[in-house]
Amino acid sequence: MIYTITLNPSIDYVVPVKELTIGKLNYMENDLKLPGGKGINVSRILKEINVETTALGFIGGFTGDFISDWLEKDRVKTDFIPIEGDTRINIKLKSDAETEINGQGPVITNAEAYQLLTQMESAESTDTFILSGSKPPSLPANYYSKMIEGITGKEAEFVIDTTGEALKKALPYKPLLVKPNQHELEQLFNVQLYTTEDISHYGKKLLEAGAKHVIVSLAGDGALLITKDGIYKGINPKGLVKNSVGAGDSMIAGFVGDYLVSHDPVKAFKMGIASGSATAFSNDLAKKEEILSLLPQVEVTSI
Ligand SMILES: Nc1ncnc2c1ncn2[C@@H]1O[C@H](COP(=O)(O)OP(=O)(O)O)[C@@H](O)[C@H]1O
Ligand SMILES: O=P(O)(O)OC[C@H]1O[C@](O)(COP(=O)(O)O)[C@@H](O)[C@@H]1O
Repeated sequence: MIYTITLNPSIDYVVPVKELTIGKLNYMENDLKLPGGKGINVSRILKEINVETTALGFIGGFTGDFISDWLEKDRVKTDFIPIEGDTRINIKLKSDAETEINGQGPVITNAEAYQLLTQMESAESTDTFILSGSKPPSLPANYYSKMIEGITGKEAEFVIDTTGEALKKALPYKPLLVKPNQHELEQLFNVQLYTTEDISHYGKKLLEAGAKHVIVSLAGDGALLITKDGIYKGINPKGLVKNSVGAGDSMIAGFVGDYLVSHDPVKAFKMGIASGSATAFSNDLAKKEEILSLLPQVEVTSI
């Protein structure tokens, strides 16, 4: 079974404003409320491409009910830990540029935190866990490490999509995939990266530190895949960008969904790019038809 874990789910409140004027009254053209949080997005895309998952994580309040109801309607399996606090609402402001205002997330009590950790005890060696997104500040700094110890202790695979120390500490446990974007890679090594060579140099460090596959996603500029066998540059298909929120999560879903069947990282990378771009070209996350129609346009070359 594939499990996604979202420690900090969100409602993504997508707000298009034609000409935004700070300090004045602005009107929305329309609005869109979507279930969000990185692991939840991964589960939604995997369901779309016919891969079953169970979404785990913390969920609470009326905002949490919105997410649970949506996932139930889409027949995405969930086994969330109910919490006392309200799941956050993240604002995605679409004007000339895309501006994101993400919440910190609710307080998670010690008892709630413990319950999620105990779920890892039933992990099996055939399972894959996809750990995605930020951690609400009330969880201890080593919370991701504790989960990873639980998962790898049962010899299950894991993917991790988070930032900073939590990502660094996960690498020796040999994640199947890590997928920083360029900004996250720069933050991780405290550097500025300008060229493909620079990016692949630092991407390779993640492989050397233990990751089995590294994708560095470059938004409109495609992505790099770094494996023990080589480095590959992926070029996006062409299309009109509507809402790139969730593009990174879609890329992870596309890669993992394909890789777990094909064991071919280059083929899986193409599926990752098609899924990421299909989401960028959609208002909500991508639909299967859009992903499959973009797939033949994805170009990958060994560099
Ligand atoms: N503007 C875009 N046009 C085409 N594809 C895109 C665009 N933005 C994202 N994608 C696709 O989705 C992938 C992940 O997007 P990216 O923005 O890099 O991740 P994240 O959301 O994690 O920051 C990219 O590598 C690319 O393949
Ligand atoms: O957990 P974080 O890092 O705060 O990010 C949460 C946000 O990321 C998203 O999962 C989108 O992520 P990506 O655009 O990186 O795929 C949103 O749904 C959510 O609002």
